Amino acid sequence: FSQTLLHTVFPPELRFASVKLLNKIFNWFSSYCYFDITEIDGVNTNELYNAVQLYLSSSASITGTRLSLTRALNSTSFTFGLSNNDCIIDTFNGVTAWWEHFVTQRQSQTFSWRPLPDEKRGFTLKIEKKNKKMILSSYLDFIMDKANEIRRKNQDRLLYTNSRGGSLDSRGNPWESVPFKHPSTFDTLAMDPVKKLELMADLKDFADGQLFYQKTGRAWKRGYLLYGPPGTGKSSMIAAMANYLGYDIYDLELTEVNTNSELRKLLMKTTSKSIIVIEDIDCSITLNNRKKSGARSGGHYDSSPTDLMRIGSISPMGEEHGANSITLSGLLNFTDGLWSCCGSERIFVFTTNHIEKLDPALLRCGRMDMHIFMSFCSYQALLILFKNYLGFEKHELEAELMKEFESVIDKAQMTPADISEVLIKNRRDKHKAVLELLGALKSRAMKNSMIVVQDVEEQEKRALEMTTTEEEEEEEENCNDALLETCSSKQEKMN
Ligand SMILES: Nc1ncnc2c1ncn2[C@@H]1O[C@H](COP(=O)(O)OP(=O)(O)OP(=O)(O)O)[C@@H](O)[C@H]1O
Repeated sequence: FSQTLLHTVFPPELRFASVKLLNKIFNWFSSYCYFDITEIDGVNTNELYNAVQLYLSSSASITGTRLSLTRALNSTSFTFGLSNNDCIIDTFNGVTAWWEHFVTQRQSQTFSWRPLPDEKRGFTLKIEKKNKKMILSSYLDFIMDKANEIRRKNQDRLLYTNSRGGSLDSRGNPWESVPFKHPSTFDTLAMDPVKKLELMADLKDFADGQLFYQKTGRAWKRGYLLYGPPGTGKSSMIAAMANYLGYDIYDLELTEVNTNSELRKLLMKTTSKSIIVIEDIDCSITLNNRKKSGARSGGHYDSSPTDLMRIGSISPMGEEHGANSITLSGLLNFTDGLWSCCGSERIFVFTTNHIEKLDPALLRCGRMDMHIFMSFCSYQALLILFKNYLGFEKHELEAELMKEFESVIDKAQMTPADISEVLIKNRRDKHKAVLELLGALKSRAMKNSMIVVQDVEEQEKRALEMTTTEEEEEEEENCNDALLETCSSKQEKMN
């Protein structure tokens, strides 16, 4: 009844003005001030909201009445947060902060370039007015640092992939993620130990190199090109890199990206401390339509405008249209241009089985800082595989046997993946595993040497054929010359 009466007596404008006035009076006399931290700030995700959520969900000093528990799909840890409109009290340097989590239904979809979530979520921070300066200057920074630390330490690292057809999720993110759980490390990676140490030192220098990159005026990023036959451990190496540095991985599926601007948007949505991977780069984009200028200088190619032609379709006006109009220059800008510097501490990794098929512009100095050849299994790599799969150290194996392995391994040209298969299959009987592997290596080495002999024979045959044809041609020419000479001498006599 009172509500109906209130509605009739007070028009909405008057009600609104009275509430505003009351609020002002309340704020004037209140010793508290309030800050709203919403999940979405305009159209962008508010990083502070995520940081507060993470901080509050892991702070041991916090006592709450009701908390919501969540466990992400495939995740190993629980996270808890505040339920709707619930409060939590935190203390920082002796100052009390009250946090309230609010969730409201969004009234109407205001026009924006991407749909906003149906729920509007946020935190309200209540503090005493006298502590306002201190809270704003140190507490929020403290929360941001703490959240980053927690994220790196506790949270599972994530493996992202770009959504199909460049679609965005309800939060406007073009990347989908799952917890990253690949067990590969540099200890388990079978490769030349010297090369491995070199790479590990390079990665460490990069991760600790903020000051260096600042001082030298370079963007804090690094590129690695991993190349070699299939099954030599390129993907395993990427996982080992991520596990070593504690970085997330963004696995970019180039075939799902339609335009250069989409590529840029994807890049903008990656976070720092991440590895951006394009696997099998030679298969990801078609270079057929490219016109090569062939500008090769001193062993390097330069990417001239003609050299960087559109890979997909192009209109006469140079506009991008239709699917897959991504260009090589777009890709190079992605890794190397101004856009590559939005964010920092990022590693780009390209992998390929056919380095010879790659555009020289991609291989040029400065584009990919390190080219790492993942070779067939070497003797040193074999020892690591023995240790991983059979638990054998070098000295535990018979010296004679090891000599045989050493003499045959390079000729066999078997990949670590092939060797792993033999070892896994026989891992219950280690002795059998070693002998079977030796047998496989020997037969592969013999097959390879037969192929080499066949190749040599074929080459010799071809060379022989060529010389015979040349000799025949020469003979024919000589005959013709002789005939001509006889003819001309007869002609002279007749004359
Ligand atoms: N260098 C290596 N050290 C340890 N394990 C390896 C190595 N190379 C390959 N393997 C094993 O072989 C499997 C396949 O390797 P991986 O996928 O890393 O090879 P790749 O070079 O990326 O192959 P592709 O080019 O086909 O993608 C892995 O699961 C791993 O167990």
